[in-house]
Amino acid sequence: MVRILNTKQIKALDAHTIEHEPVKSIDLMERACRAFVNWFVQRIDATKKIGIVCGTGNNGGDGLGIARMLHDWGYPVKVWIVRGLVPESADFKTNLERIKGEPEIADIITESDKGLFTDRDVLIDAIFGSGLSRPADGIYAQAIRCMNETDAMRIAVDIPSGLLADNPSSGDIIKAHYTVSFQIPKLAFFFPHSHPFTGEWTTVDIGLHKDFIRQSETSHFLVTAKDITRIIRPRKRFDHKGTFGHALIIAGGYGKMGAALLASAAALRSGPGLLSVHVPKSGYTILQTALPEAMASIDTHEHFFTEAPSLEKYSTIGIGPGIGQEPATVKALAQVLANFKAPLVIDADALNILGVNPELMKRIPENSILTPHPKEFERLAGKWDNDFQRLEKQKRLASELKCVVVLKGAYSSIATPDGKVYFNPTGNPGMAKGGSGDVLTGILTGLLAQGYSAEETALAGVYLHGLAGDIGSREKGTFSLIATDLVEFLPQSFKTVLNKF
Ligand SMILES: NC(=O)C1=CN([C@@H]2O[C@H](COP(=O)(O)OP(=O)(O)OC[C@H]3O[C@@H](n4cnc5c(N)ncnc54)[C@H](O)[C@@H]3O)[C@@H](O)[C@H]2O)[C@@H](O)CC1
Ligand SMILES: Nc1ncnc2c1ncn2[C@@H]1O[C@H](COP(=O)(O)OP(=O)(O)O)[C@@H](O)[C@H]1O
Ligand SMILES: [K+]
Repeated sequence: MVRILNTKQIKALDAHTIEHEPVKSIDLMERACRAFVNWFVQRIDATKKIGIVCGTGNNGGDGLGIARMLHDWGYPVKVWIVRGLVPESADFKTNLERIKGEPEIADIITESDKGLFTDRDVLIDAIFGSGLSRPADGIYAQAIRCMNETDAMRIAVDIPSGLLADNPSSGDIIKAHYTVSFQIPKLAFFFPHSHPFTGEWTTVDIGLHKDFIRQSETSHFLVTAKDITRIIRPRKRFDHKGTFGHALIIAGGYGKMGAALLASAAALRSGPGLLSVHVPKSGYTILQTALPEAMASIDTHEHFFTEAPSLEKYSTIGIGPGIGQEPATVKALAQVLANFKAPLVIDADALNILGVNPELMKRIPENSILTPHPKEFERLAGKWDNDFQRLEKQKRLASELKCVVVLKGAYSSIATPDGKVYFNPTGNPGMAKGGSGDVLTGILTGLLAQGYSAEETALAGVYLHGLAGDIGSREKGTFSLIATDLVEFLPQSFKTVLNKF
C-alpha cells in the first residue's frame, strides 16, 4: 500500500529525513535531482535542446541542480529563473553558485518577457513545487503561459507549477506531458481534472524515511500488486465447492441479456463454488446455451426482473446490470433488500433505482459494495464542484451507508465505511466501453461469495478487473478491447497476482 501524504506531511517527512538520517538539506536536494535526471536520461535523447524554468524556492533549487547534471551529461541546456517575490531559498542559492557560468542562465523579470522558450525541444518546469499555496499570478502566471504555448515536451519536477496537491486549483497551471514526483504521489494526481496538467506521472525514490511514512496518519492509499497477492487466498487440497459459496446474479432484461452474461461469466472466472443467475424468461435459452456452468433462476416475467427467487441459499447477490427501472423491478429490488441480510454488490440500474428511491438506501445491508460510475454516483450523491468535493461525497456516502463505495473510472477509488480511500492503479481507456462495468460486478460477486470481506473484495476485484484490461489491451489494443476480453484475460490476471510471491 502506498500512503498518499499531504504537503504538510511531506514537508515534515523531508525535515525528519534531514534530521534523523542525518543528511544535509542540500544533499537531499542533490538526491532528488539525481533521481529526476536518472529518469530523464533513460527517455530523452541527449541531442534535444533542454530549457529549465526555475522559481527561487526549493523547486527552483531542484531545477538548478538538474540543469547542472544534464549539462554534465552533454545535453544543450539553457536555464531561466523567474524572479518574482519569492525569496531565494538557501539550497537554491547553493545550487546557483554550483552552476559556475555553465549552463547559461537568464532571468525573467518582467511580464513582457514572452516567447522565450520557442527553440527548446524539452522544457523542465521547476517554478513551484509542493510549496505552492495559492494560484500563480503575475510574472509566474506569465512564465507558465509562455511554457504552455510552446510545442516543447513539458516535464514537471515534483508537481506541475500552479497545481495544488491537496486542494482544488485555479489559474494558470503547467500542462505537463510528464510529471516526475518525489517519492510520494500527491492526492491531486488521482483526479480526472488534474490529468491535463500532470500528464503521465511517476514517482522516483529519493530515500525519504520509510518508518516516518509508515507512521504518518492518512486515509488515502494507492493499491499495489503486493496488497492483492496478500488478499487472495490460494485454494487448498481438500477444498470443495461448498467452501467457496453460492453466488446469485440478478441481471439482464430484454435487449440487455448480454449484461447478465458478462457479469455471470466474470463471476464464474472468479472462483465461487456455485453460480446461479436470475434472468427474465426470454433469457433462459441464452443463458443456458452461453454458460453451461451457471444455474438458471427464471423470472415470471418475459422481459424484465419482477420477482426475487427464494434467497436463503445464496452467500451473496450481485444485482443491477441490464435490469431496467420498470415499476415492478423497483418493487423486486425492494423485496431483495428487505429479505437478504448479507452484503451484496449493487450496480447499474439497481443504483439508478436507489437514486430515485432514496428510502430504499436505508435497507442496503451493511458492508455491501456499490459500484457507481460518475453519472450513477451523481444520481446517488448529487452534483459536486470539484474532484476534492466529489471525494468527500464518496467518503460520506460510504460512512452513512456503512458500505464500500467504488467510484469507477481511471484510478477507481474505493471508499470504506471507516473513512479510508484506496485508489486503484490498473485499467486503461480501452475499458471505457459498454459492458466493462458488468464484468466488474461479476468479479466482485464471485469474490464476495467466497467469504472475502467487502473491503478485500473491492480492493482485489477492482485491481484484477483493471489488470485483465491491461493484459488484454497489450494483445488487442485499446481500440479493439471489448468487455468479453476482460473475462478472457481474467485468468491471466489472477495468475499474475497469485504468482507474485
Ligand atoms: N528538503 C526538502 O524540503 C526538499 C524539497 N524538494 C523540493 O522543494 C519543493 C518545495 O519547495 P518550497 O517549499 O521551497 O516551495 P516551492 O519551491 O514550491 O515554492 C516557493 C515558495 O513560493 C511561495 N509561494 C507559494 N505559492 C505562491 C504563489 N502562488 N505565488 C508566489 N509565491 C508563492 C511560497 O512561500 C513557497 O514556499 C518540492 O516540491 C521539491 O521540488 C526536493 O528538493 C526534495 C527535498
Ligand atoms: N480510462 C480508464 N482507465 C481505467 N479504467 C477505466 C477507464 N475507463 C473505464 N474504465 C473502467 O471500466 C469500467 C467501466 O464501467 P461502467 O462505466 O460501469 O461501464 P458499463 O456500465 O458500460 O459496463 C469501470 O470499472 C472503469 O473503472
Ligand atoms: K514544478
